[in-house]
Amino acid sequence: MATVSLPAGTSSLLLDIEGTTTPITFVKDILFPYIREHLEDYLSTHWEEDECKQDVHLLKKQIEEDMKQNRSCPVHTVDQTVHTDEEKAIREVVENVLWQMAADRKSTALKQLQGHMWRAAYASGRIKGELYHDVIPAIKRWKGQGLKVYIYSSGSVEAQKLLFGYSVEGDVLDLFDGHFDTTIGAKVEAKSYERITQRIGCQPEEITFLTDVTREAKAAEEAGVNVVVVVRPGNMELTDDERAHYNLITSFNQLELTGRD
Ligand SMILES: CSCCC(=O)C(=O)COP(=O)(O)O
Ligand SMILES: [Mg+2]
Repeated sequence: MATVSLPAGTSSLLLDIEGTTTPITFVKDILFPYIREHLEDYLSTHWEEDECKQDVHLLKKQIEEDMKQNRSCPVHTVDQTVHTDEEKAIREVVENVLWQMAADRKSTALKQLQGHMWRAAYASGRIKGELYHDVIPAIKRWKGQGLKVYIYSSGSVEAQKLLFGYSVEGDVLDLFDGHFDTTIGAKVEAKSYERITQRIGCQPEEITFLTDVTREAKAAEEAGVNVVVVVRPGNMELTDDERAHYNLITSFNQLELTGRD
């Protein structure tokens, strides 16, 4: 694949994580199974703590919203091994979280709980954030050229900071100028990119967004943000039209900033 030039006035790069900086397999085969394996224990252990109560509260609000939209989680008959109200409430949360994960939902409620659960796994060294080899050298180069680098992922800001703070290349958090998650809006909505532009404090055309998902690319384009689609092993196949429409890269090394050393 050929090099792709960033527009002359580029001041910021906005990076997606899953499928862009990080293999999809890390999320699907390591991060998500960890949640499925530890969910019930985690909720039982932390149920009375404020942070967990807030996570459960947000999940319940999401369930209400889903019910209004007729997107509710299928209700199963209560398991006979469940005795107390607390056990029953935990089972309901577990069922809802597993259902959301099976559908790869990107709700803020789900992502917030996941971020809190991964904390222990990263801190103990059980999980390290995977990064493609080209990612950190390229970010260092861009920073040296005076660009700002931000993250925008459906994973919560806390989950993002864990991934980069405990990465296979060590703590690389200081390379980033800021983090955005779905609390600013969904990644498939143009409004979210307008809000990010305001928060960064520049014009949309000064930002280039790197993502693997064309629905996200389309939303960013609608907001006037420049877009590059990242093609990594295991990412969703692009249609011929998408291949023709978007600038594509398979490695961050293909991005060129003309007019700066
Ligand atoms: C930040 S790590 C968790 C990844 C995650 O939960 C996710 O949904 C990734 O979505 P992305 O927007 O980075 O493709
Ligand atoms: Mg992605």
